Amino acid sequence: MSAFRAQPLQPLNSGQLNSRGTNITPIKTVRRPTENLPAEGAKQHKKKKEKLSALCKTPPSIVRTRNGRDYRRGNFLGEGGFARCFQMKDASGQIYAAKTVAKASIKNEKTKTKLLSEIKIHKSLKHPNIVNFVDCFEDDVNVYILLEICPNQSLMELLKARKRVSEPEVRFFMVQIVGAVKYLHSRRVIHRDLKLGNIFFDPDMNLKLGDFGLASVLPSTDSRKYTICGTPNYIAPEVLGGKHTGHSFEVDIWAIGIMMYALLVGKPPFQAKDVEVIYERIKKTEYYFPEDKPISPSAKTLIQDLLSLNPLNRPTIDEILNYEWFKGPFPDKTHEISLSETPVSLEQISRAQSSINFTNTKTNAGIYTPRNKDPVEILRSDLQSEQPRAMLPTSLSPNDTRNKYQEVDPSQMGRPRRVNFSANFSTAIKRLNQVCFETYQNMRRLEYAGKEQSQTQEAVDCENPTLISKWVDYSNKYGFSYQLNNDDIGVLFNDDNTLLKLHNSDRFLELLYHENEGWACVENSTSHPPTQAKRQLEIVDFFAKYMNSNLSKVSENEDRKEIVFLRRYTRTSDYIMFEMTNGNFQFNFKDHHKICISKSGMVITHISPNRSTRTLPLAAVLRQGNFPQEQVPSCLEKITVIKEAIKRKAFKEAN
Ligand SMILES: Nc1ncnc2c1ncn2[C@@H]1O[C@H](COP(=O)(O)OP(=O)(O)OP(=O)(O)O)[C@@H](O)[C@H]1O
Repeated sequence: MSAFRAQPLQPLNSGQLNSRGTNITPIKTVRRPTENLPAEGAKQHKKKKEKLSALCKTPPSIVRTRNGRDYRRGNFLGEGGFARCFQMKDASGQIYAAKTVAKASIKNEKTKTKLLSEIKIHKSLKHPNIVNFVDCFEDDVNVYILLEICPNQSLMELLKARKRVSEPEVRFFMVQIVGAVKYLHSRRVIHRDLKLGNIFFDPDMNLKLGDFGLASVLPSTDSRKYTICGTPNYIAPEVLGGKHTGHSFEVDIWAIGIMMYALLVGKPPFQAKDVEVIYERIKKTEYYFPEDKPISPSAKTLIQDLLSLNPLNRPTIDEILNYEWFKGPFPDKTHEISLSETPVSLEQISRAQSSINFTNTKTNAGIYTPRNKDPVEILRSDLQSEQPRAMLPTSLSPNDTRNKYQEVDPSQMGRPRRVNFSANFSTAIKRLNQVCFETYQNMRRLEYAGKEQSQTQEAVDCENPTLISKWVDYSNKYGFSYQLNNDDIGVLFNDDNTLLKLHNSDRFLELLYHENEGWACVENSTSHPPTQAKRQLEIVDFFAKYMNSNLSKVSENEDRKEIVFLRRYTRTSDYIMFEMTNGNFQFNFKDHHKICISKSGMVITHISPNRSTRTLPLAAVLRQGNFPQEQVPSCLEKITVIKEAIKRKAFKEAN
């Protein structure tokens, strides 16, 4: 069979992402009907002809992408209301799941917008408990979303096979689910279709949340959505209020409550044959705990709170794991036997062991627990065990650096009020590259001028720039933290946002990236931080404590002359390069000498290993071949390395 030529999808424009907000889409009574257990209830909605996935034909045996990559189609994996999923193997033998959507099923604008939104949101996510998005392409008949393969099916199949699941197992599941949802909410993403059938097992039996077909990014934490959507058994009461009430992150908390109940009791709490009856029960939170399926009182308490009618009475995602129920027996992992039967002796796991397992599971799910342990201890042991400085890749891939990128307008940064920037991501990258270009051009000009003039000129000292005096690369977990020589402390978080805590002030600045609005800088007080920022502030304090007690400064303190953020960093085997929002470039070399290029390439600063700092016109240093008095080893070579590194950034593609 001839291979189809697949092409990359058209890029989304930002307006498409939230367009669903004003449309009322019908409640999805046909999605994964088996979620509405038991079977009689499901049959009512099982109208085969309505399933768009039925339009999806088996893909060709070889799918070839435009950039010449071949994927060999393998077995059929499963089917939802919208897509069919097949195994795909690449040339190296790596197997993926290809969620395949027939183009015939995306004829109308709404379906197209939904698919593009799913792709855009899913692509932006990276978390150990979220199905990894690998690639996306299309051929004449299908759109393929290439995903990490989850060969052990979903929680729905597990429940079907097991009928009920034990409390220790559900505790473990809950932590992984909470980790994934916490990550989504921190990025202002609401999943809106959390259900057992959308939570898969990877080869190691870790849970992976998938299907972002109904996910939505909220423009701000206090905005609301009005589209009625979801899967009947999991819909929160405020969603049924539709246009009038609106809904937000709490719908996911509700769905977590439904899943917890379903796993422990064996069926969802509002289960009925008729969907209308389900909705009536949901609106009145009419459910009960069957006596013949006993569950612990602390489990009931958590379920009751999660299923609070008033969304504001539900625990936040950060509060769920503080419930008493999580103090019960906690396994070290999910074992494969769980797919078919209850593992023995889970109830016998000791308190001490359970506590260790709970903490480890939280850590693996990206959940930071400062109250459980001294943060400095956690960080120290993590850094020691992972040896990140030695073990991190010698250079960051373009993607890595791109993700670390932040863009602001430096002239606006000092204003003590909310400022919005309207730059999209690629414009922002271009702007950053423009700064590199100007600096590179000036350095090159000075270099030529220096070669032509033989006499030496007097070196006049200039003002020292703002420098990074300490840093911790913890981007494998939280982000990159740094302390400036004005004592401000910042963290460039892995979710692309930055928080800068100003020293000798109770103010802090958040640099947030938003899909539609571009970059925004928000100033707040540490005494009344917005809820979303609380956690990040804790992490900044966590780093601050670590850096203060473990790292020595590379330069002496300076008063704050301006507000400066780190906007991008690059690590190689020879140096780490910092690009700051004021256009400065700092290079920390392996031999502990640091050089900063500022004023668009006109000024150079040397910080010696013993912290003595000198700032001179670059022209003077180039003409003399080095700094006077305190000589920099291989000074001109270092300047060339810097110039070349800045040049590479200047000519880098914006996307
Ligand atoms: N990463 C994966 N690994 C293995 N199988 C998968 C994966 N993702 C999806 N599947 C299989 O494909 C089926 C359909 O996927 P998915 O639920 O994402 O599609 P959908 O049509 O959007 O579903 P829904 O009807 O819930 O909207 C799943 O039920 C599952 O059997």
